[in-house]
Amino acid sequence: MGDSASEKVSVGIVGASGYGGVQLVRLLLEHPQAEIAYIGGNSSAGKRFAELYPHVGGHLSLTVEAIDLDAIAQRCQVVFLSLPNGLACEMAPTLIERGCKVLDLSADYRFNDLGVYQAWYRVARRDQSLAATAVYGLPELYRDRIRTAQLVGCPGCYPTASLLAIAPLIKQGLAQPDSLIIDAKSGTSGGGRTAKTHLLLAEADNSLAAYSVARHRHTPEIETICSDLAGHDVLVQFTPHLVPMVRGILATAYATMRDPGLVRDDLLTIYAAFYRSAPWVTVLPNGTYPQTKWAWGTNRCYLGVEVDPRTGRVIVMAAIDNLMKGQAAQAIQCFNLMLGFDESLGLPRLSFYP
Ligand SMILES: NC(=O)C1=CN([C@@H]2O[C@H](COP(=O)(O)OP(=O)(O)OC[C@H]3O[C@@H](n4cnc5c(N)ncnc54)[C@H](OP(=O)(O)O)[C@@H]3O)[C@@H](O)[C@H]2O)C=CC1
Ligand SMILES: CC(=O)N[C@@H](CCC(=O)OP(=O)(O)O)C(=O)O
Repeated sequence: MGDSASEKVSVGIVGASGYGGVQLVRLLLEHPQAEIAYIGGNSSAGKRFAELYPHVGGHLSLTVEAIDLDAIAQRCQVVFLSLPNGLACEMAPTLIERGCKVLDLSADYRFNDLGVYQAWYRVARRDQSLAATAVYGLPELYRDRIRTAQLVGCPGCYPTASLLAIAPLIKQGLAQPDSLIIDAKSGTSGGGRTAKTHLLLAEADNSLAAYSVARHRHTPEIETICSDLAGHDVLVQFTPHLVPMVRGILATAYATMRDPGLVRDDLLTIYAAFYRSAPWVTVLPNGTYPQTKWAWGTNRCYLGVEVDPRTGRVIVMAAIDNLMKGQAAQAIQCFNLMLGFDESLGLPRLSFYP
């Protein structure tokens, strides 16, 4: 599937009316090898997509349909599930059984061990054996496994930025165990399109605050992947903040180095080598630190690396667009790998800065 340039891959998007869904629509309409065959939802079912998003009118003539897994499986080779947590696990087993490839943008398939998922998400599940087969959709760390996966659990937005910032440190044992602190900031679109009081302009604008301190559900996701990379259990201190902007995440990670003799140039060499085959990660040169605006509308992650010789700490900053590398565009990157396409096919390269 996907090797022939003549036949496009038929794709479905469940949750097309949400922020992740509309990004998927935008990206898949521009993708040379994909054809949107189905869009599904709940409260938006029965509405033409152009009614929901007039700016897309003229590009997609489909109507949002109520969920019918048989119909989806008949019409789609690949299905993107962009739904609140706890719904994909009700749909993916049937879709997989019917032969579809599935990319889930929620947290349902990010954990192979459902014990961890259930402790943090409180969703009763019956699909442990399927969850155990899911591949974590961070191509920079699991590219080869994604290529052969039938089910991909796409990462959360904060874990994407955080893991790209710290993976070289963890994988190579450069940080002292459990010295990792991640301070992250997100724009409000990270909370989705469904109305929530704290995301109102009057609440979020001109204000800055941390939330879910010491209990955000992305903590176990970051720790699980770090533990896999390190080969032993890793704990991280993760604190998210809501900032008055629409898109973007900036994650700043701090760790005490095992070898206090390492300087910034050493770290930059290590980071450049780690990401040398990663087309969507840019390690910035000496003394350049990333801005979220550079990543807007793209699948790119910008990394800035610094060392403080007084404290012996390494400080790494990662900037992404939460709706793109943090969600929909990264799912397309995984789709490309699963279908045997170039990893970057159909993905916009430059931001619409400023
Ligand atoms: N926003 C972000 O930056 C990121 C989000 N994610 C994750 O991606 C997923 C989607 O997020 P996002 O796009 O922001 O969410 P939104 O709230 O914007 O959209 C949610 C979508 O789910 C649909 N939906 C809700 N309930 C049902 C149901 N019972 N049956 C069918 N469809 C349903 C809605 O359809 P309708 O309108 O028809 O009711 C809507 O299309 C979530 O799991 C989120 O945690 C992951 C990374 C980043
Ligand atoms: C700003 C904001 O509210 N962000 C969301 C993260 C969105 C996300 O990636 O959540 P999932 O892991 O459920 O997919 C939050 O902190 O809950």
